[in-house]
Amino acid sequence: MTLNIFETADETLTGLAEYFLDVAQERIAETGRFSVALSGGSSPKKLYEILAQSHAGDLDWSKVFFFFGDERNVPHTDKDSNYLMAKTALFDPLNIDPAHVFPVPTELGPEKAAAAYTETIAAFFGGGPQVFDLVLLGLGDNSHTASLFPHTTILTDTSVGVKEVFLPEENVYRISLTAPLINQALNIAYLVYGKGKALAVRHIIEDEEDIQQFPAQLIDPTEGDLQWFLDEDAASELSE
Ligand SMILES: O=C1O[C@H](COP(=O)(O)O)[C@@H](O)[C@H](O)[C@H]1O
Repeated sequence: MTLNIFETADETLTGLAEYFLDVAQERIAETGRFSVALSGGSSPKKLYEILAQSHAGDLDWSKVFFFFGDERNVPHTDKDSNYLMAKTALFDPLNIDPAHVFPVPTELGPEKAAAAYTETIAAFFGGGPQVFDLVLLGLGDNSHTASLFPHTTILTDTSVGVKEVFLPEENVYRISLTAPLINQALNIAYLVYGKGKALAVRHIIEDEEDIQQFPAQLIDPTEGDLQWFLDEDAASELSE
């Protein structure tokens, strides 16, 4: 695990954008394509805008394939849709071929959407090991990542795939990659900034294991590389 700590949120975002482009270039050079599972929520929007605006230059975006680490159970036109956010900030400005974007089919309802997305991912990897080149993750102040929320059934799910998750407090479903699927990735990168996330960062990186309370502790790549991109505020509860 590598901690990349930057003074400001803007520097953190730029650092992760550079890392994203480096990994993408490398994988395209090695395999001819780059597969990435995007994070949702509010933090990555600026990252996608940076990628779309200033750093897009040298990358052959026609070789990039986009998936989603998690999705809210809403239509793709809903303001809470992770797909809509990425479409607006990244896909549309870069004119990404829609055939290279794999949204979670939320129109099917949570259970069927999860099953269909499991199949979509398996088909993309041709029935072989499902190893994303990069999985981007965020961290909620309640220590969730993707839609691995505290005290939910997905936390003990050992399948390599996608599952629906019910969040009783909000009375909504989400759809998420399971931890075993995320952990197969070649590279995993967290983007976390702001003081509000500092305790959660400490829980995941330094505190004793308690998966039910701190689900992001499940993220532990089997063979891949794990990078944290943090600003000083988010890192402020770490001991060193
Ligand atoms: O709900 C979500 O939360 C986390 C963190 O989001 P943020 O809004 O606090 O940045 C995110 O990683 C996840 O993809 C998203 O669906």
